[in-house]
Amino acid sequence: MSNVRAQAAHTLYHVVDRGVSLSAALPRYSRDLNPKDKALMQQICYGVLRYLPSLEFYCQQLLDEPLKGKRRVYQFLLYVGLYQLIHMRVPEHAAVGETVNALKAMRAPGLKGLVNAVLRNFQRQRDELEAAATQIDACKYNHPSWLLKKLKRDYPEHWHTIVAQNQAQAPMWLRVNQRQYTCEQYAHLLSKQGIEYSQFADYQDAIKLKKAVDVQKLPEFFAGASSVQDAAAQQAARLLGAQDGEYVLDACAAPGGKTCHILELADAKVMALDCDAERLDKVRANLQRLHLDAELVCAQAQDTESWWQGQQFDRILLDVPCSATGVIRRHPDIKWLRRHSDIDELAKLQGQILDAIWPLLKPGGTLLYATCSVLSEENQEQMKAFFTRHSDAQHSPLHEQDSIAQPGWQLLPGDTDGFYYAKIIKQ
Ligand SMILES: C[S@@+](CC[C@H](N)C(=O)[O-])C[C@H]1O[C@@H](n2cnc3c(N)ncnc32)[C@H](O)[C@@H]1O
Repeated sequence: MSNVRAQAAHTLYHVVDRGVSLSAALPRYSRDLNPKDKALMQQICYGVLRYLPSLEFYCQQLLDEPLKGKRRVYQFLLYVGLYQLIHMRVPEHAAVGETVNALKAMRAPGLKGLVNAVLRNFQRQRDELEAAATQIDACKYNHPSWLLKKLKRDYPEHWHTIVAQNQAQAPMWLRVNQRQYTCEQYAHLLSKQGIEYSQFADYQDAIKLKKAVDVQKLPEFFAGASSVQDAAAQQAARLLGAQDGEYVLDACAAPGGKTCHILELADAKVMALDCDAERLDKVRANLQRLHLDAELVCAQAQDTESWWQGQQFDRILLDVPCSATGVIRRHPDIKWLRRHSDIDELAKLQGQILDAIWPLLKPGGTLLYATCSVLSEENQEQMKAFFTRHSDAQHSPLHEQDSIAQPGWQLLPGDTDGFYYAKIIKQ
């Protein structure tokens, strides 16, 4: 039988040192665990990634030198032990004992003394170490320095709140398939199943659950009655506003959350394009579960000559690849997988996709630009640059009260994920 803490250390090593995403690493390393241990491993991995800089700092202070090379994975086991001591309601002796025991499963019993000593020394020196960590911004806020700098620049008044939200657990939102149920009807089904919710009138198709549940427990989930999607992401289809009979392009579509929502709201003809064939399979599966249909195309969106047949679209959704800095609380690995240099590269790619796709929109048509980023390079600045390059593009307010001068709508992580939307009309 696999050991939870050992498997968590392997997962974290692969995410942080090898650049594997948490969503890919978790299933791989938790395969042989029972459901309870799987949940515990997930909790530990999310937690360590949320608090990585401070855990690294404590180890740096407590070890003569960091564990390197083949021993690197044991450094992550130390983070697992420290995380349990600091942030989990595990009795301290159990946190230390279980972490030391994991070395047996990792075939490194020789390191028992070292792991035990580091964790015990942390317990003894905890107050001083925690006080020292708060003197370093990256450890105090548990974010990479480059990201903190950008958040402070873009949100001089709100960066604290964003950082705090990034450390929190995200709520679970459902999107009710309006072809099958109204929110009220589905909420009733949830109640009958004993699932508690709080409904939000602002978000037309969305229901927030009080506590996350396995989708298997959701009423008629496999019959297509609902989907799991954050309420901010649910704004896309509503803002795009596709009408029956229209030809719509969803240019970065996988795994298809927004494609399906567009089709739930209108009898439109949708082309769902993505450059990742495996991710397109997920679009296919989602369409099937929801009894919807779209044309699926695997291509680079900006490489229009390779896939576009010449018929212009009435509406285009561009949910571009981005830093995902608006969804850090759902994917804490983003803080460590993203690099400062990625932001300029992503902004460049987003600009290229925008420019390549723009001629494919009919005059009078609508393009909705979307990111799950909170960084201005990918959002407001991207839009500003786009409008200077395209004189036939006109910014359209998303809500009646919006000012024309400020293109776009920036949602910050809180009740919903962080998202950005800008609506552009072609003249
Ligand atoms: C933010 S995700 C899209 C999420 C999706 N719209 C949804 O709601 O489920 C961005 C997607 O863009 C795809 N992508 C990245 N670069 C691309 C490119 N050059 N052309 C087309 N798709 C691209 C990625 O594979 C990824 O699936």
